[in-house]
Amino acid sequence: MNEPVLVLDGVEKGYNLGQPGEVRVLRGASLTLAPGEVVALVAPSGAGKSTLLHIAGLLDTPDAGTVRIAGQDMARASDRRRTAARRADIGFVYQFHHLLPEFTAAENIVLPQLAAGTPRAAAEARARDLLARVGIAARADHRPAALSGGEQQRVAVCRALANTPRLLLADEPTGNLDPATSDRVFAALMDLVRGTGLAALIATHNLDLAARMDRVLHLQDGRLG
Ligand SMILES: Nc1ncnc2c1ncn2[C@@H]1O[C@H](COP(=O)(O)OP(=O)(O)OP(=O)(O)O)[C@@H](O)[C@H]1O
Repeated sequence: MNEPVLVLDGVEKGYNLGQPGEVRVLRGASLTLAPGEVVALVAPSGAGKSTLLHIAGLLDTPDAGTVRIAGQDMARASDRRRTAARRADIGFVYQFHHLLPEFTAAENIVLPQLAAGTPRAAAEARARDLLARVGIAARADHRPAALSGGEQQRVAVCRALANTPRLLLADEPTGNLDPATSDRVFAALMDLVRGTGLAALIATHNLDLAARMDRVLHLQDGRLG
């Protein structure tokens, strides 16, 4: 059964509705993401890309419309169910790595696995395997401050995949890197995504990177097309 990993249907979201300064950001945004599909989300600044990713990632709720993760309707589910689904099914990568500075690269990937109940030895083996797959096995025991920007971002990608999610959501994952580094980090991310068969929605301003994904969706006037 090839059930979609993520379905957004008619999603609406606004801020300060009915007040001065009302902004209607999403106005019926819809998308379907199949298992293994990697889709670029391209939008002008302020068009609502982060809003859309937060709703897809169950960090925020829509005013109207449906959000289905792996067949389950989550838009109006309890906070507890949404949190459980987010932990089990969704990995996030942001523009800035948000790694914990006092822990090493490997520990940053181990911690979310321990929180999910994985035994320490298995979590450490997985962390080292992920780091090797993105080409930075030798940096496993360094803290983030000792890593380059591209290395930090590769660790952040490994952390997002630590608990084997079905869906990866990335908000400008290479937006903070120079073009050559951005290219290398993107290639590592794609290798990892392709190797695990998970679905990904990756926001980017970089049209060359967007063209390397399976499909490009543009967010414009609150809709996707
Ligand atoms: N909490 C909020 N309250 C009021 N307005 C908000 C809030 N969050 C976002 N907005 C507005 O909603 C619109 C979309 O914001 P969002 O952060 O989703 O855009 P974006 O496409 O991710 O932008 P960028 O690429 O610049 O990060 C913007 O006009 C923003 O000012």
